[in-house]
Amino acid sequence: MASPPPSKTQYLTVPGTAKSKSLKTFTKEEVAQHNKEGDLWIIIDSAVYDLSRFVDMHPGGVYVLLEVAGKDATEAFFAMHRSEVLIKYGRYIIGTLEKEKPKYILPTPGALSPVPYGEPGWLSEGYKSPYYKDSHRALQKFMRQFTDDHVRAEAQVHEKSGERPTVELIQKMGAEGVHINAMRMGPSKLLHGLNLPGGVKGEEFDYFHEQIITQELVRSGARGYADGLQGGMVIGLPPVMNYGSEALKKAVIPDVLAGKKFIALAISEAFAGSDVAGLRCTAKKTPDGKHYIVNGTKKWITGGNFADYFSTGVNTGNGLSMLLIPRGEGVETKIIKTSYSSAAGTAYITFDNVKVPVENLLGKEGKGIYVILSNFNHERWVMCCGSAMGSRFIVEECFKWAHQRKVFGKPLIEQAVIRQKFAHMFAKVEAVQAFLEHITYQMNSMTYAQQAEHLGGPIGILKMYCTRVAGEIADEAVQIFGGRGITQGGMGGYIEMFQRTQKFDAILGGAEEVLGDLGVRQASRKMPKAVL
Ligand code: HEM
Repeated sequence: MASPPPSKTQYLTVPGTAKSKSLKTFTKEEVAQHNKEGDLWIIIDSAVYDLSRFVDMHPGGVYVLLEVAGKDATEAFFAMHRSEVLIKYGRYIIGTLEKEKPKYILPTPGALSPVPYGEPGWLSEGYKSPYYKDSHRALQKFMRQFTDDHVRAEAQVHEKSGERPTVELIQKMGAEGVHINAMRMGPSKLLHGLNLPGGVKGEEFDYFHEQIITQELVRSGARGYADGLQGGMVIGLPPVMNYGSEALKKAVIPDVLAGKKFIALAISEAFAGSDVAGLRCTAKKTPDGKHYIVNGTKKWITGGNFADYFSTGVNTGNGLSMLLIPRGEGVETKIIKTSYSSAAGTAYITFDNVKVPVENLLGKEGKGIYVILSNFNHERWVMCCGSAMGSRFIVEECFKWAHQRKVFGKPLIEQAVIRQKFAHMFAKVEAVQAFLEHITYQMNSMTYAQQAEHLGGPIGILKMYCTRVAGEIADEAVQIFGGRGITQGGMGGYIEMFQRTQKFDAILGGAEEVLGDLGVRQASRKMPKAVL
């Protein structure tokens, strides 16, 4: 039987997007007539989907769709899928239900999360913060939109495939008027004279702006990819910026910021991780004093597989030195398979009689430890920014799920044991963010030298706490998601990724225990003799 003509045409917003398209309206009775294979419509949250051509491709199978053919499948749908499935498959919408409006809020690109505790307090409606100005809010808005529009989709695909982030995206991030790459290097002269997104002046850029950039990028929800997305630059370029000769800076920095060249920090070795004093990679001067000859290996080098330059810790015989080694003869890199995605470009590097000009020395010979140490505070703080938002993102996922998922006939959130878990998870993400903001404020108020004097210990403690919290949240999240929390993709996809990868932050940039101990030792050194 031919279906009756649709009643009306209206301009309506396509669910989950800001786009309007001309959509027809149907009655429930009209939808009910399309109830078989080959002619299968369903209703999800007042939108009418024609799945006739999708049925055979449905990952959940044909049978489940036939069961709801011609019917309202809203509840069944939301019990099994993330809302972004609707956005991805929006092309199957043919109309909406007459006199009905959507009840579910789908994520809109660029928008803040309406989920309680889904955003840090300063972004939550009705809340105030002493730390953030209009320029921070403007930059946050820009970064949320940029991440949703340009980063998220690529991040999700590359996290799975293991491909590095595209050069096109990184160049977009370095483009005039965007300057994300330069902003990720923190407040510096590099930004002076620039007009940054959101109308922020380069001179007013501070550590809260940088914190925002790192935290927004984390929301693309792909841990390995996120490290591949210029993680190497964030830790590898500062030694050049702060200790390189003027000629070296000119030759390297603009190209790296523009995404034409890539850089990595090469410190850790198979022989030495957090213990940097034990490095074995050697650099010996040639008799004419013009070059170093580098021999040795490096391990776990983020972005190393596609880097053009390596800011490398080497033993020069008189101590540790830092050398910028360009990729060339004698430099070999290969991917190390780790628990997160190869999109991070994590590499094993061999240097085999590599000839490096002495002009590439960063800082003084034998004094490389100062170059490395001066880098550590910022590097660890960046990791704290990422970890704090990563944990929050997971708590948000869990809270959505606990309201969506029905067990024993009622939503998961109605179980007291689940609510207890949330009480602790909320407290932890709030505590982590508050501690982080306190440190960020101190960084804004101190010179670099003062930061080195006062913040090494507290940043160590902060990083230890962030990663402990991430571990505890990962644990609870898996319990809340059950089997889905250990299944890649689908509803629990982010949880599975988080529990598999959260340990990276607990190890990279100094192991949790080493940093905790650093914090306590520094405090102990400042302990006055007579306080009892
Ligand atoms: C617009 C309509 C639909 C689309 C585009 C769609 C798409 C998908 C996709 C992409 C998956 C893979 C898992 C994921 O990415 O979440 C999936 C799985 C699944 N779908 Fe659907 N689906 C639709 C409607 C439905 C409905 C109405 C039902 C149930 C009545 C259903 C039942 C399932 C089941 C049982 C799975 C497997 C879930 C699992 O493995 O945990 N789907 N669907």
